[in-house]
Amino acid sequence: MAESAKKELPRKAVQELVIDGDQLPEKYIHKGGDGGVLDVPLVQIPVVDLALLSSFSTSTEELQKLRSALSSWGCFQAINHGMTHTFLDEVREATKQFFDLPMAVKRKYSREVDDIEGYGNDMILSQQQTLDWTDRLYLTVNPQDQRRLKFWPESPEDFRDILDDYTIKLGKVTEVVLKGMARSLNLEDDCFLEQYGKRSTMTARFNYYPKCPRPDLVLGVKPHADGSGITILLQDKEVEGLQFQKDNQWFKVPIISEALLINVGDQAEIMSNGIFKSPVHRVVTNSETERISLAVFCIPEPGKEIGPVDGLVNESSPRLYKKMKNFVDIYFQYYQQGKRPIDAAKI
Ligand SMILES: O=C(O)CCC(=O)C(=O)O
Ligand SMILES: [Fe+2]
Repeated sequence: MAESAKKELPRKAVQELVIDGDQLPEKYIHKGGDGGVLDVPLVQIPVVDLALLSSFSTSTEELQKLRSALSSWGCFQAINHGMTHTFLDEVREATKQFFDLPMAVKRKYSREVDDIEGYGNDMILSQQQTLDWTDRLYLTVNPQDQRRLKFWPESPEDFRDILDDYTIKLGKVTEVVLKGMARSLNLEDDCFLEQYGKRSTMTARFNYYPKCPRPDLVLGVKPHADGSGITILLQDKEVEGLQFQKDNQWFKVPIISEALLINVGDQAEIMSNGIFKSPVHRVVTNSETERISLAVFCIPEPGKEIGPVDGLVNESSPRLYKKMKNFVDIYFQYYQQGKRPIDAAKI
């Protein structure tokens, strides 16, 4: 098959709509008033010091904070994660420089039909779908032999090295967090890591949200919970946009530029038998300025069974979730039908 035939029918990147000054296309508009509301209360997401979670210097107070954050909000701001502020800025800068490249250059990394990997925007799954106001670059990082380098930008020049370096460091962060999560529940340190398996997946999603003429009608990302075990998000340094839902109300997340925002995904909710919550979140757009973010999804090995850890299931806390395999596949089927994927795992 000719290379061009494999590509999806040409559709403008959101960035192009803005550059060309197009009218806001209908398919981005949320009818029924469920577009973005920018003016929602700010919530102080708990801040957890990762240096105090590592095995040598575990602080009971910090473990308690972690447990409470993950069972109420389902997320926390991680500080002391071992990366300098300068390095995080380099990651942000590489992201920004990629999206600043001419469209023709970015298109070399375009995703193909029915494939999520590469540069592009929402996959069209149904005609009724309302599209997200965002362009993305989606890359598998681990296991290393699954990397598809044809999608990895060669410009900016240091992009690949920075991503490699960043995700090696996030591997360590993941280990500290998963062990801390286990310890905070009085479980064996490795119980979540064992479920992750030796060939766990790490995928990186670089998000670019152009300025939007009608933030009240459009969303950067529709409400969703992540299908990961945990997600590690590097937020834009200056521009807010992320909101979490709690008790049917939306709250905006403040920016702490040196922190990583870590949230529970559906698979950690399942493994913790519902103690940790996989929060519903969304992104609103902004008429004044663009926004970038980088979400890294840390996902248990596909094909390996995950389920509530034995130590959490007993007579007074019955098992709430089934054992599951290949949750990410189920995730997309459910998401496509507008349902919450975690419902597939509920008993
Ligand atoms: O851009 C953000 O702040 C969050 C993005 C997000 O939720 C995702 O990529 O799953
Ligand atoms: Fe998300």
